Parts: sequence; structure tokens; C-alpha cells
Amino acid sequence: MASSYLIQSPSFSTTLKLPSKPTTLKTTPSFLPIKAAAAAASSNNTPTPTPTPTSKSSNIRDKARHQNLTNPPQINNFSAKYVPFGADPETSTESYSLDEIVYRSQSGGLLDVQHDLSALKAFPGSYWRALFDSRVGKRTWPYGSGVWSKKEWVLPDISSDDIVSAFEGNTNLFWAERFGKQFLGMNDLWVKHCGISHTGSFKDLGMTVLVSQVNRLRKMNKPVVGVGCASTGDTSAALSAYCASAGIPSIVFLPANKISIAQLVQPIANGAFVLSIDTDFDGCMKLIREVTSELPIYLANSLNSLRLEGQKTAAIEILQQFDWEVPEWVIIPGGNLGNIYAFYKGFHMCKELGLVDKIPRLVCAQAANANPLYLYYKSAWDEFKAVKANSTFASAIQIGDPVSIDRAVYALKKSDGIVEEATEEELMDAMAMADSTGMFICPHTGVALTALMKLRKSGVIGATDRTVVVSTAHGLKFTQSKIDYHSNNIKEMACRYANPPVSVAADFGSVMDVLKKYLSKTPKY
Ligand SMILES: Cc1ncc(COP(=O)(O)O)c(C=O)c1O
Ligand SMILES: N[C@@H](CCOP(=O)(O)O)C(=O)O
Repeated sequence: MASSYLIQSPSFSTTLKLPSKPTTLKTTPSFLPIKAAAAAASSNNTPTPTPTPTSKSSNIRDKARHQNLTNPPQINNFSAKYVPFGADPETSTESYSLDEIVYRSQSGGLLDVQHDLSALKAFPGSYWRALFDSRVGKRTWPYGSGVWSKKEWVLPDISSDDIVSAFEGNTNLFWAERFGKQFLGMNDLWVKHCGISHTGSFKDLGMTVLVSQVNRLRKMNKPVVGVGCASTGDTSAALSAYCASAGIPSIVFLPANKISIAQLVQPIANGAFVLSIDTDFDGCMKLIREVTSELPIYLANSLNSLRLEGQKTAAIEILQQFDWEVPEWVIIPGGNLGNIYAFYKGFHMCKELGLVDKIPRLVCAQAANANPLYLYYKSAWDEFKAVKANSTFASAIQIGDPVSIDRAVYALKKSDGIVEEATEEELMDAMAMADSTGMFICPHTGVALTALMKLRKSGVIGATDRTVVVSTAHGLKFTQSKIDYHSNNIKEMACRYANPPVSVAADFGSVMDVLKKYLSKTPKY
């Protein structure tokens, strides 16, 4: 048979066949099975079909398995490996299989997952756009997940059978019409609600990848007795949920009294082994790194570059949701600083592989009480100094010594990026303002909105610039901060947008009195 490039097209019941000369494809996208991303020509290669499982006991995972048997996944050359972060590809030969348990390079630096871009480039951008679009909103295992709908760019080698997924991703890109108009004079402002998800934060995107790989490693009898993390609350919630779903033990190190009750109860409920440690996040991070180098506990923090492979799909999803038009700005709250790099990587891959022709400018927003990146940026990247992070309502980013500092700096330099900061009053006001327009955001998103407001005020971001603010966690995890604010119960904070409840006696007259007073101040009454 003539050589052909076949990639499995699991959203469909057949195999997608592309002509053997990929270079031709780049110039002749009309060859592509664009209709439904490959309404799938039947392959000469396809073995005699076996009947689709029909028994009542079969499920979407069984169907995917059956499809793999009938249309064996193959003959794409997609692959990925760990390489030292920032290493020169011309001279560095250091690399590791993703099946190795390794978090640091030989020199002690960060690692990065490097995909074989030449294999991915065998298919033009139009192909990838159509393929990804075709998988949205389906139940097909595992492609119904926003992360695994981009499987070839995430973990190309993993069997769908090993994937642990809650069909995360595909989160709402919310048009912040009223907030944009009322507070910023903007008409093209969007909030990417990554926190409206399985465990209430963007961490689900990375954790499905990490826990799936752990599942695979355990099936390969690699020494992994459990998975551990240090956390300010969201990583631990995601880790414990995905591990519980796969029956893998999880161990979480939490800084005592520094995370919200809602976040604390998540790993407890999901059966994790929870250590509440009398230190801050940076102290917990140091401890988990020491422990995971001694015990066969796999490290789940974003120091582990696998996590970022899942998180980068949020960037790809944003482009997809804009029909592959690129926004001018994307604003992301930063703490341990993995996510800003993950977004850069997602955007960069889309450009590199021809899905779009540019990338957005990135803004990383920090709480002024935990602002080591901001200080570094303000020193014109002169010298990085870790700080002692002070208490902040944006408690999930109370981090003074971010593990991914080098990744963040790289992402910001490559995207002509900016770093901003928000005081406690600014971030709480911004959160209250957004909530008053119908959102219910977390304080970290308040940090990002503050950055936006400052950059609008200084004219850096224009009124018509298409701008996306990344909302990283669900507001319901942070209700105590909202209660404090709306009760005017925060020392040295004016709480300008507080909306406290009115206590009123249980009689008609009293209720009418307060209502009339309220309505007299309401426009159009
Ligand atoms: C809600 C929330 N927002 C933002 C961040 C910052 O993400 P990163 O640590 O990747 O910078 C975190 C975690 O650190 C978080 O939990
Ligand atoms: N906000 C994080 C802090 C740890 O970040 P990670 O991305 O390195 O796991 C959390 O929720 O724990």
C-alpha cells in the first residue's frame, strides 16, 4: 500500500486518512476532511470491523477501547519528552521519557515537555483547527474533555484507557458586557471562567494529565505509591479528586489556617491524607520536595511540567472560542507562576503549528502582598529575590518563592508581557464590582481585574482592545472574604461596594418603609 499518514480520528467511527505528502497538504487544505473535521474516509488499512459493543454494561470507555481495537491507533509519529527548560536544542542532548520519574534537569533546573513539532507540522493548522473543533461538546472518550480534545498536543502516547478525566475544560468564555461598559468603557472584554469546573479551579486541567500519567506509570509497575502536593487549596482539591476517581492515594501538605474552609474540606471529603502544617505555602513546598525525593510519592505541583501540558489547553480553547481570532491581551493572576507559562505555551504552539498568526500580549497580575515577580519586573529583570509572602485575600497566590519563576519570565519576555500588582483594597473592590455586574468571582480574579483597570487607566489597554481576563477559581470557595467585605468588616478598608443585608422587623409597615426608601434611590422607579 502507498505510504499514508493516518491518524486516529476517534471522534468518528472510522480512521482519518490523509495523503502521504504532508508538505502538499499545507498548501492544499481543501484535501482535508474539514467537514466535521474529517467525516472520515474509510481506510484501506482498517481491519474487518467488529461489532460496536451494544450490551447495556458497555460505557464510553469500552466504546473507545473497542474503537482502538478496530481502528488501531498508529502511525502518527507524535511524541513528547522532557528536556531541560530553556536548553538550546542545537547543543543540548539531555532528555527523558515521560515514563521516567524526574522533575529536575541534571543541573537542577526546570524541565519542559517538548513535543515533536515536526511530526505535528506534517498537518496544517487548518487540520488541527478542524479536528479540535469537531470534538467540542461530544461524549466520546476521552475527547469530550477540553484537555483531551487536544490529546495529540498534550500526551500523545498515553492510551485512552489510562486517562483519568472528569471531562474538564470547555469552560465558559463570558462576555463581560456590563462590567466592561460600566467600569472600563470597553466593549470586547471577556472572562475565561476556568474556575467553573469539576473542583472549582483551573487546576483540573493540569491534574487530569498528571494523574493519568501516574495511572499509566502504576500500570507499568513503576514505584509510585501515592501522589503528593503542597497547596494553597486548589491544587490539593484537584489532586485529591482525580486520585480518588482513579483509586490512587493522595497526600496533601497545607499551610495551617491559610486556606479557605471550602478548599480545606475538598481533599478531606475526597479521602486524601491531609497534613496541616504550621508554615506557609513556601514552607510546604520545600517539605514536599524533600519528601518526594525520599519516598515513592509522585510530585503533583507545577514544578512537574506535565501539569502545564493540561493547563496550556485553556489558551488553545480561548482561540477556539473566538473562532481562531487572537485577542490582544490575556490577563492571568500569578502565584507559583506555572500558569502564565502554560498559557504562553498554548498560544505559542498554535502559532508555531499554523492555527493562528500571532499570540496575545500576556499580563501577569500579583497581589501586592505576595509580589516577587512584580518586583523583579520593576527592576527591569535585574535580580530576582524571593519574598516573605504576607497574608492576602487572594490566599491561593500567597506565594513568595515561586517555583516557575524562570518559566514566567520567559513567557513574559516572549509575549511582550507586563506585570501588575493589586493592593488588598483594590482586589476586593474589583471583585465586588465584578460581582455587582452578575459575576461571582474569586479574589484572584479580582487581582487580574485590578491589573486590567490600571492598564486601561494608563491607556496601555485600549477601549476596543479584545481582552480576556482569566478567572482561576470559583467564587464559592471564597465566600468568607465576600462576607467580610459586604459586612464592612475589614480593618482599614472602605469596602466601597459593600451591599450589606438590611435587618427589618417582621411586619408589613416596616418592610414597606425600607422598600420605599430603597426604591426612591433606584433609577426609573
Ligand atoms: C485560584 C488561583 N489563581 C491563581 C493561581 C496562580 O497560578 P500559578 O501558581 O500557576 O501562578 C493559583 C495557584 O497558584 C490559584 O489557585
Ligand atoms: N495555588 C496553588 C499553589 C500551588 O501551585 P502549583 O500550580 O504549583 O501546584 C494551589 O492551589 O495549591
